Amino acid sequence: MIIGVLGPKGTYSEKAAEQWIEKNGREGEDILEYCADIQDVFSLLEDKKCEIGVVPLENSIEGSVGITLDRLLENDVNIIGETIVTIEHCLLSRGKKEEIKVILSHPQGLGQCRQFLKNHFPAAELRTTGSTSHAAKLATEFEEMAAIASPETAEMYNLNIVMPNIQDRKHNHTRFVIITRSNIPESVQKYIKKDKQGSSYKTSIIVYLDRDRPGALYAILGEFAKTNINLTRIESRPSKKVLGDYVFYIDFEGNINDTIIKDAISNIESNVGMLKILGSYPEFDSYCESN
Ligand SMILES: O=C(O)C(=O)Cc1ccccc1
Repeated sequence: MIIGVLGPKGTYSEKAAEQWIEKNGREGEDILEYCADIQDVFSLLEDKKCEIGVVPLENSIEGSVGITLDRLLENDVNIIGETIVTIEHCLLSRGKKEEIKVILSHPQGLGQCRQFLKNHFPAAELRTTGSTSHAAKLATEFEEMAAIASPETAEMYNLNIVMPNIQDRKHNHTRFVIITRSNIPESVQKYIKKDKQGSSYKTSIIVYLDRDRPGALYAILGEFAKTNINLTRIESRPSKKVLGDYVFYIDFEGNINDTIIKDAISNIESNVGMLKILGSYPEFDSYCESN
């Protein structure tokens, strides 16, 4: 199976892919296809050049990854899994701390180390890259450059760990989602069917209200409350139509095949402008326990 991840070698997205495949029981040979950025993972999937993509969705320090949310709405994709990766950022360089003038990373990496950067490198130029390992690769070129990336990339790209553990909070976790095309490829089916006796499932949807009116969101949430469906996340994102107009990303416990969930969704659907079901998949915690 071909899996689209952020590249080059050494990204957290690659770690997430390995982690997910390992937990699901490897099915023969998998090939990782390294993409320049998150949009390219979605394009690769759409162009049928991979069967699965692994993209970051949210981080415990920096919050949502906007481009992933946007593409989940606009592309014809299905979420089939999630995995949570522990993030441990280091400052990597060929040079010494005093020499560093430019610091590179994925926007998430820079954001998760914002306070550190302000305290230790107030005059440094900050540059964004498509991924943390892309930053590491670029930092091999000049001693005055440094990258924020994982400790493993230091070894891969022959860089020194100038400062370890530089993120603003000790606990740093990113949730990645495993995506495929809505018309799920044959090779991906076996990963889904094998799931997961005894696992708790989670479902992700996107809702657009169409017109702002009193109690509209309350009515949607009421459908979940009424039948005791537990919401695990709700997030708004601009609809990009006009200022103050939003789409809502909602995650809740349960499987779309359960009657109770089906009924709630159909009640919501009849009261909103648009409802997109992204998919039902085993919740990360529960499938850790059951494996
Ligand atoms: O750039 C990477 O390695 C990614 O996978 C994206 C990312 C960046 C920083 C923290 C978590 C995920």
